[in-house]
Amino acid sequence: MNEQRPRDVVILGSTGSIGTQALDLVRANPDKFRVVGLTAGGANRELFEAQVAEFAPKFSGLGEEASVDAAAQTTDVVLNGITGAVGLRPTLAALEAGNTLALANKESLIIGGPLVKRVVSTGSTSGGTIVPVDSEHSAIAQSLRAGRADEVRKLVLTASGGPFRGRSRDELAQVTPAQALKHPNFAMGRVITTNSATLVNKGLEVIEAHLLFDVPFDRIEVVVHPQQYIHSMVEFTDGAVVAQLGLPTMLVPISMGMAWPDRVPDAETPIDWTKAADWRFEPLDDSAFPAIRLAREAGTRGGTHPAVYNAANEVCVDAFHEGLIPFPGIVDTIAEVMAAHHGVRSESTLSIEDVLAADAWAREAATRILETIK
Ligand SMILES: NC(=O)C1=CN([C@@H]2O[C@H](COP(=O)(O)OP(=O)(O)OC[C@H]3O[C@@H](n4cnc5c(N)ncnc54)[C@H](OP(=O)(O)O)[C@@H]3O)[C@@H](O)[C@H]2O)C=CC1
Ligand SMILES: CC(=O)[C@@H](O)[C@H](O)COP(=O)(O)O
Ligand SMILES: [Mn+2]
Repeated sequence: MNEQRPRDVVILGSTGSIGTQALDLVRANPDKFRVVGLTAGGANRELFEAQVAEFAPKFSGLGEEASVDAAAQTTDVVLNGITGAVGLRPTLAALEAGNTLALANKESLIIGGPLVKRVVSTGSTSGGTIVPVDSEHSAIAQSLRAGRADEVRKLVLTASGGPFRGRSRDELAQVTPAQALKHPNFAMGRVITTNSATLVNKGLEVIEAHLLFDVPFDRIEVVVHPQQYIHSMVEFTDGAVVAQLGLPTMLVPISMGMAWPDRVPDAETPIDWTKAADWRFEPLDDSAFPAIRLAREAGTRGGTHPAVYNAANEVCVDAFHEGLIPFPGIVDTIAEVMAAHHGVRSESTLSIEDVLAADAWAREAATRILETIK
């Protein structure tokens, strides 16, 4: 990191879980970071106005267009902490402007995979670079520093298993939205917390890992590790496994996202190794939680299929919280929408219009299916 001046940071989604934690890190490290842009969705205007008054960014605004404009400013880092598919255009704008993109908004990479990768710098082509903020992918990026790309045998993502770990499919039919929002370790926004409960979040993260690290799907594993002290791991060809560990918080991933390749001293309290602790590992239960298998299918089919998986999920998460469908109805509906999709598959010709059209189609298809199960 340039030690002469703080890094200029644009924060998209500043009022959310990621955004507010990023601002805490800025407050704690004024010598390292300066806020030059803030955007949010408008649901929490009071907080947004207080943030603008406190940080006095050069650029601030509400909504998707303001986020696209903010991301397109030439700056040191754009942190995309928006939730959902609406983060796609800001992600593309940040990379097209040649900015470093600290990416929490996994949905944009997942739904726009080939489009996003087209505007990432390869050294010989221009564009920005992506630094993963999702905790598992930050852990993998950190672990990859231990070896060469051709020495990687597999990536292993850890999963908490969510609040319903160990329940059968029948038992899942009875769970409530309030129970789904009780993540065992992290305080996060409503969508990602629900996705952790269905394991859709882990499904999205398998696709995200494939796109970020160019590792094929059959070499990306998931293991349930309820304590989430191990944030994820890389197995190398000699059998060595390198993992990144820490308390289950986002302070290291967000601070590294903004400071990469540097670390921010004292960003997080380290694990206390003087205290006894048991860390558990379990295999996935695919019959109760089929979301990861479906995501692998969407990712393997490619093209617009990941956008369809994500859009159907976003509609179903809302429907579940409105009390319109039971919990297993979320993933059942995603499966039904995916089965009906015959979209663009060619990665090289995929356009943003294709992705947005598939997203809109999947939202309509999911809504129609939900009408039948109300
Ligand atoms: N929270 C976490 O620990 C983690 C989050 N992530 C990912 O990070 C992203 C954000 O998650 P999280 O912070 O939990 O979500 P939150 O729901 O807490 O926050 C979402 C933010 O996005 C803003 N927003 C919503 N719609 C728009 C829009 N149209 N234009 C601009 N801003 C908008 C919201 O503003 P407002 O509410 O004011 O309208 C809010 O600031 C997600 O993609 C999630 O998967 C990944 C790993 C961990
Ligand atoms: C903190 C973070 O990165 C989240 O994506 C978190 O990992 C959710 O955990 P699970 O999806 O494993 O419950
Ligand atoms: Mn994660």
